[in-house]
Amino acid sequence: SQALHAEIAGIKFDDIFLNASGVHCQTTAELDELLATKGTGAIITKSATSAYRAGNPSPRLSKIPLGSINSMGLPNEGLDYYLDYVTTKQADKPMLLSVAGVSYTENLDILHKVQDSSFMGITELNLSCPNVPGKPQTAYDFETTERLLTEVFAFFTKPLGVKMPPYFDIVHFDDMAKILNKFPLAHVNTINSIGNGLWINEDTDTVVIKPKGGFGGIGGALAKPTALANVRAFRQRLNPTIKMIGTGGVVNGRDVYEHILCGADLVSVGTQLQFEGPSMFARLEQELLAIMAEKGYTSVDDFRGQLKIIE
Ligand SMILES: O=C1NC(=O)NC(C(=O)O)N1
Repeated sequence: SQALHAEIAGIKFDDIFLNASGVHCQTTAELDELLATKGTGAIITKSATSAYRAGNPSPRLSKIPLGSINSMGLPNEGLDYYLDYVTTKQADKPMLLSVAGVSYTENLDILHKVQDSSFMGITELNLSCPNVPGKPQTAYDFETTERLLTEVFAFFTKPLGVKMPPYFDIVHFDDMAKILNKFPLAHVNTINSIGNGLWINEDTDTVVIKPKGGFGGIGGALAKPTALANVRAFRQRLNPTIKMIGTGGVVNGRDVYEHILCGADLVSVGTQLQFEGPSMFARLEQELLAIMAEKGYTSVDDFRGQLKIIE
């Protein structure tokens, strides 16, 4: 709809909603369902590694009060599976291909393959998976992130965005934004789950997921304050040519509205989609449009980034 539109890397989106990578997007059946879902302006694949990965042992995802905890461990069908999908379906709806090498060189290998493929959509480099045992979240290593993006942009000429972990320090916002502003990024997607949280089952005094002794990424309503802060902080610091995908804590239309107030161009939903299913998108759209009507806004352009502070 005209009211809920956006543009990234010259690609026009008729709706601002998409799934958060990892949720409802591991198989072609799941992706096809999202593709057909009213309210999705785009869809994104599960982060692809070069080859198929089984991921961490189950239970590896749990619903918790006000959110979720997961340590999936990048289970996915492998790059070729998703490249085939996005390449064949890219005419139906804007596609985002998420990629996540589990090593520095794997990230480069994957992006060379994407560069040489016939995929013309947006590639999103996931620099923030917290759940591969023994592997740090790349984007918490500022020097490595800058070095990697420098090497990537030496050969990658297609639209590229990055999926970032949450930061919790103003100087980190400043320093990472300075790095990201050096590159012709299509977008920054923030936040990934809040890494390495812990939840305890009160009946059994036991953790609720198996991998890593129960440590996993936190998503859902619990993550909203951190998500909004990261969208706002990067929007304030990044070149306007770098668009924002807001992710984290979206449960209802008001949460979507707040992400847009903080500067989001697109809004992606993970935890709530996981538990409500794709019909959620029509609900979010209806709730957001109702809020906009109440405030006299006819387009997201009327209020994007217009969060007010107390002077
Ligand atoms: O980037 C990721 N974020 C998460 O919260 N979980 C997945 C995963 O573990 O595969 N990856």
